[in-house]
Amino acid sequence: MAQFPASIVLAGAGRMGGAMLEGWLEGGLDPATVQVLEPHPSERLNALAARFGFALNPAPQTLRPPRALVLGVKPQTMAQAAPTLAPLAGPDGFVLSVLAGKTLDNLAAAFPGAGAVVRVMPNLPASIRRGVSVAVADARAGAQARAEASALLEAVGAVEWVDDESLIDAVTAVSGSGPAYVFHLVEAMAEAGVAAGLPRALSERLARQTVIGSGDLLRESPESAAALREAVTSPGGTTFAALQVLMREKDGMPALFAEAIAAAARRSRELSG
Ligand SMILES: NC(=O)c1ccc[n+]([C@@H]2O[C@H](COP(=O)([O-])OP(=O)(O)OC[C@H]3O[C@@H](n4cnc5c(N)ncnc54)[C@H](O)[C@@H]3O)[C@@H](O)[C@H]2O)c1
Ligand code: PRO
Repeated sequence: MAQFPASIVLAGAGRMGGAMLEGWLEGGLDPATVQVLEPHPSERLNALAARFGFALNPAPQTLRPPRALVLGVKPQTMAQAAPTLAPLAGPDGFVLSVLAGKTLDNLAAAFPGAGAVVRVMPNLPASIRRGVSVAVADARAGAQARAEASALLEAVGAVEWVDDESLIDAVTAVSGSGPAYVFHLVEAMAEAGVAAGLPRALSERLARQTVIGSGDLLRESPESAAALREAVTSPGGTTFAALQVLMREKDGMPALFAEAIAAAARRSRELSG
């Protein structure tokens, strides 16, 4: 059984915070150990609260510093939210943040009472417990805090720890934002199929199912992505013709991705402070 923190306050249960909460509860977290602060609860969050019976927006006077204060607000909201939340960060607990761009130093300054700080970049497949999270902790985080943070993250997918915090901007650009690139690929393929003469509904189904099937194949096959690509590509065939465009040095996918990922990493750095 996962070694969840003994008590949790989740501040911000929107798309990501809500996904994580759902994963914890599905993964066996005792609902009595979690309190959720969310000024605009979604229908899904209300339904989850009704199903599991955790405290949603309890009276402020009932709140005590928990073992884990999990931050799921937007980076742009942190300055406004932190003064209210800071008293909940006590010396016996740790703050776990999923906020893009907010550094360990930013978090330690905003939550000066915290015993330790863990910065995480998860991704949206966490909502079906197939996410991937990358975590970095400050020097004060001991083995117990790291194990408890791992349990919270493993409940929603795979977990990687890094020691070098500067990697998190690139992590954010690759895996944090990455699902959006894949969804955009589906949109672009469907649109191109329509331009090539397919009825829109059929083109959308084909693009979507192609990404789903290819993702499943990636999961189940021991082959690398490059080997799987080669398996689709007959010499001088149709895929080869398409890849000659997509792999063009100047304006193909590698060049576009390099530019897009650099832009996302730059934005992550800008969000610090
Ligand atoms: N969505 C993603 O794919 C993704 C991936 C990785 C990291 N993140 C990070 O997760 C965080 C949340 O993103 P999201 O997409 O879930 O946004 P979201 O808008 O769905 O969720 C943020 C929630 O915070 C709530 N909130 C605002 N002020 C609050 C306060 N003072 N106290 C408590 N809750 C408050 C809002 O009502 C909202 O429900 C961001 O910092 C983002 O960088 C998101
Ligand atoms: N969503 C957040 C953003 O776009 C962080 C990664 C995914 O800023």
